[in-house]
Amino acid sequence: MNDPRILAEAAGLELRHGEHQAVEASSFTVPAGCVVAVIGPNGSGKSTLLAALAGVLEPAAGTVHVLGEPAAERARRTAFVMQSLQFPQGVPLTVRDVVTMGRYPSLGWFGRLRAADRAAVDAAMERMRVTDLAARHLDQLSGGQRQRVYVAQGLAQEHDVLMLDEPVTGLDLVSARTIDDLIHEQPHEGVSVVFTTHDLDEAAAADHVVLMGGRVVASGVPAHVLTEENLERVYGRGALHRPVFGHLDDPAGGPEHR
Ligand SMILES: Nc1ncnc2c1ncn2[C@@H]1O[C@H](COP(=O)(O)OP(=O)(O)OP(=O)(O)O)[C@@H](O)[C@H]1O
Repeated sequence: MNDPRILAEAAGLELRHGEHQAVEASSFTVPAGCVVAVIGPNGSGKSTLLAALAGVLEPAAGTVHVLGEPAAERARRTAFVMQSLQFPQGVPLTVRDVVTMGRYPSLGWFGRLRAADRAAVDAAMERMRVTDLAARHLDQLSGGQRQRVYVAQGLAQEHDVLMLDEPVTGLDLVSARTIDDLIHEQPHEGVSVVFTTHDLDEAAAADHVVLMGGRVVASGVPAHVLTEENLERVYGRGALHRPVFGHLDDPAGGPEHR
């Protein structure tokens, strides 16, 4: 099961939070080396699925492999950027402290930062445009700035997979653009990207889409997944003003495919 073209492969995957079944038995594959969007209504299991792919939530049943290994066993090389709301507020950490935490999984003996670690932290802060904020405390930042810091933390980690949970939700144009550019640049640097979103256009611009509705309802290229029929199945009839792709053979009218 080690096909370099496959990023993730799940078989009969079931996910629970305690007694609550969040994702029913799902089997799917997603390709490596590209951008994968996970979309679906509130509570449809997007964050739960991402946590399983990132190796931080054990399957209740079935299996999930990432780049040929059980997801949990290769979590050290998967950068996972959670929703900012899930981070504790009021912790007296600077921006640099938070981004530096991204290096912790790869620190050597005694956990001392080496020049390469500092360089990775500097590069990640620069790329997410938070260098000017390095000495600020986390709770002195706007929501968009904080989100860029969390993404920088993921970026600082040695990684070949980047997973982001709703990375651009609620952000202004500049912050959203910075993160969106990163998402689409990472595959050119050998990094596979998986992110969750509520935005149909964002999903349509990905290379592969996983549609959630309490389980994986569809998985494939955007034109095959974001159809009126599929979207009605998970969002309900008439809930959306328009499908992104009208018919399988007629993707015209959707946004440009990158
Ligand atoms: N820690 C938890 N304990 C119990 N149930 C949970 C927990 N986290 C999520 N759930 C439940 O699991 C289901 C899937 O939640 P999940 O957060 O994965 O959905 P989502 O699609 O990411 O939603 P949203 O778009 O609102 O972020 C929901 O029914 C939710 O209530």
